[in-house]
Amino acid sequence: MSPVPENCFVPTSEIIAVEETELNKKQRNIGKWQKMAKPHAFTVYYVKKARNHRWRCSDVTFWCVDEHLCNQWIQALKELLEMQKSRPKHLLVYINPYGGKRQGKSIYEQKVAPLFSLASISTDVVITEHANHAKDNLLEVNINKYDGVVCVGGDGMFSEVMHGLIGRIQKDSGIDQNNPKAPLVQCNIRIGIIPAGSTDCICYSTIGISDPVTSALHIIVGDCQPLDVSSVHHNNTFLKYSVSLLGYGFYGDILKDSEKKRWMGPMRYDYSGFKTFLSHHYYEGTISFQPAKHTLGSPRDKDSCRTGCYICKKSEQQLAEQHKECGLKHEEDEEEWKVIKGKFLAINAVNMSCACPRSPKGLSPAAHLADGSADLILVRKCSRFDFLRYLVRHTNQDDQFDFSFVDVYRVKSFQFTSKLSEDNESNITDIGKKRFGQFCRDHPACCCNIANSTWNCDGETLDSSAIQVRVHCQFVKLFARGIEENSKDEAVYSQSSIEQLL
Ligand SMILES: CCCCCCCCCCCCC/C=C/[C@@H](O)[C@H](CO)NC(=O)CCCCCCCCCCCCCCC
Ligand SMILES: Nc1ncnc2c1ncn2[C@@H]1O[C@H](COP(=O)(O)OP(=O)(O)OP(=O)(O)O)[C@@H](O)[C@H]1O
Ligand SMILES: [Ca+2]
Repeated sequence: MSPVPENCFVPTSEIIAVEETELNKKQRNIGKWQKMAKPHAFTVYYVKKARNHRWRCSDVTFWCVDEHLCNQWIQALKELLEMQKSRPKHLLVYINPYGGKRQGKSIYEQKVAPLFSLASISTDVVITEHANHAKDNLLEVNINKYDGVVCVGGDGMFSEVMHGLIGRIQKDSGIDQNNPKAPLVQCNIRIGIIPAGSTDCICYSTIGISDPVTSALHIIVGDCQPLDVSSVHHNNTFLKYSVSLLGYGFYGDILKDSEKKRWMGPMRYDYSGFKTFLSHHYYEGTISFQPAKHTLGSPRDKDSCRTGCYICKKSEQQLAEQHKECGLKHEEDEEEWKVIKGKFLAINAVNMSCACPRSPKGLSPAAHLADGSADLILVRKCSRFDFLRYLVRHTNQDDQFDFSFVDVYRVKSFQFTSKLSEDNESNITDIGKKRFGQFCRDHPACCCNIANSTWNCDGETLDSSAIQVRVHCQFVKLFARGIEENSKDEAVYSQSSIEQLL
């Protein structure tokens, strides 16, 4: 029997399974049970909270002499489990065998599948054979027979599954995703993430750790965490959805360089990060945005988004009211736009903190998972040393927004146009530009903007630098509880409390 502290409780919502237990001879011959003629037993498997938001499956076995009483307990506990209606029973699982350190398949088979089977969850598993396999499959599969979709991989794999699901729902509802103002239909099928990628920022930012067993347990207990999603368009063409980072300049350049070095695995980001840091390119452009006036928080708040966050709850109420009023004209279009022109080392728009193992507090520590806004971070041209000071603050407790060259705004939509595209539209000859580009490639130390950067959209590059972005409040749902406040101290479990009742 596993050692458990005295006088503690297990919430039924965190019981994973209850099973009748066959006691072997050795077990029967220990302690007070050796005097019993024929002890009966059952085992309760439950979520045990460890440090740093880590969850583990623990178990405790209860013995008694009375077979009828033992069966009554098993029956009662199973009935309690049956009452947990939000738990998934049948899941569709996509595994990217090439994400991160290429361990997706073994992580799933060794750590996740046994837990799903213990929790009586049945699965259909697809091991992807190429990029977009999961996305294409979701456009045709009968999704109604599943209680959720699980992706085993990184942020790119999550993005694929999310695009498949959102695209499928819009297609079924006859919504044209190319129309930037289309009233998109929310995705209510929950997505679970088993982290097996290189950054795993979505998993880390939604449960507080990148750990496959913890994620599997969040899926099993059937929690639901809504997430904001940004739609990205170029004129009237839909490009992508984003849930974590939309980054131009620094993070776009890192991604573009790192794509050629996929063979390096997760290390490619550190290598390309170092190279990009040294290149120190800045980009000129114009950014216009609509401030998110509806939300209660601000990006400079000291508190971060946690389980049951009241700021996200408030946005949920507002969303419900908007749905009720649907049909009435919204004043969104008439609301003020702020315009900022400048030379930027990085433009980052984040829908969530973007915390990950490299930066445990993330790019915007006070960003909310489901408040209907994104934090727009503008890092203007500054010295290499200052930019390094800014980056280092992502890894410690100091405020990364407390710099004269960094501005942060909470927004509900924004647009960006690079100076190069503006100039192109004003008919500057291409030949002259190419010459300029050549000159600067020959003199990389000058740091000037030889070309456009690329947008990094949740780890994938976008084809266009001019984009229009709109945040959709609580547009997808995850199997997650959010990040729990001080989880270790809150949860205390006991064998003795149940044992005394037996
Ligand atoms: C001195 C150390 C400073 C370290 C600063 C670390 C800040 C890290 C912030 C990470 C933010 C991740 C945002 C998430 C993005 C995901 O949607 C996306 C898909 O998975 N991942 C990436 O694009 C992958 C992005 C990967 C970014 C890696 C950045 C590494 C920077 C290294 C700079 C080195 C400077 C050294 C100078 C001596
Ligand atoms: N079988 C496959 N072969 C090649 N590429 C695949 C396959 N399955 C999925 N992909 C693609 O691989 C890309 C990256 O995968 P994934 O996100 O799992 O790992 P990663 O890039 O290492 O991690 P992260 O996104 O966290 O940085 C995804 O965009 C996905 O479309
Ligand atoms: Ca948000």
